Amino acid sequence: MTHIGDVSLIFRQLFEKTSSTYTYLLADTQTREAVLIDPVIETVDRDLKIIKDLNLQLKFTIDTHVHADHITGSGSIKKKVDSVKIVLGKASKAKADVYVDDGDEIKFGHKKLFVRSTPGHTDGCITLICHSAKAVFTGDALLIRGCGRTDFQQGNSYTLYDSIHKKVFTLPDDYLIYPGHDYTGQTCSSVGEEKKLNPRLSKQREEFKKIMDNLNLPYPAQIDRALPANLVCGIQE
Ligand SMILES: N[C@@H](CCC(=O)N[C@@H](CSS)C(=O)NCC(=O)O)C(=O)O
Repeated sequence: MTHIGDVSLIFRQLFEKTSSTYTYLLADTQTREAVLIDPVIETVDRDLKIIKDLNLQLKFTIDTHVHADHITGSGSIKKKVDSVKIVLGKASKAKADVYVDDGDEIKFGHKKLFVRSTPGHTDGCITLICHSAKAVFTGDALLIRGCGRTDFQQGNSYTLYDSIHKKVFTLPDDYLIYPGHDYTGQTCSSVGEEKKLNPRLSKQREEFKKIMDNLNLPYPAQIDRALPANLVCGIQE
């Protein structure tokens, strides 16, 4: 898909298969300025090639949070493209060039991403909204028919429930949800669909907490190397 609801926005949903991570490339067709949401270190060269092929200038990489399951590509990209600024949620308490908080805007060309703070999976999780495309990039806070786990980092099920209900489910039903991961081959959902069909977040708050307390998920395979690396943009000198 090259556009989503906004013909002057270039859009690519890219996949990294080891961690089942989605990276999103967004760019303004006129000015060619671009942002990359949640790049992964293993796929940096692929992403930079697409950016070059499409004649884009990468302005920002944006990490939706400090990832526990893969190493971010942000630091590696900055090493290769010096002008790039790394963006992270202010509450993340990790290295970045630009810290954003609830209500901030990230501008690239004539396009804007609106930042909403959506803690609960981690303290620093942010959700990015592109109103012109009716698209929402939820990172790990909201997944398709799921949500981010709350059993490590600063995870808190009540906080996550409130974040999603107040900051995402209040958006129009036809806004598209683009998550940070999918483990089942799904690519996209919508606010209306998740409000109705998400088996965790469609429940009441206490039931949600019980579900999250009983997920019993194994720790991510790369957690021991990913967490320390991601505190310094994925680059450990
Ligand atoms: N098996 C994967 C890790 C899967 C996992 O724990 N995913 C996280 C997001 S990355 S920290 C999550 O929140 N999952 C929620 C769920 O319901 O699956 C690996 O080893 O990397």
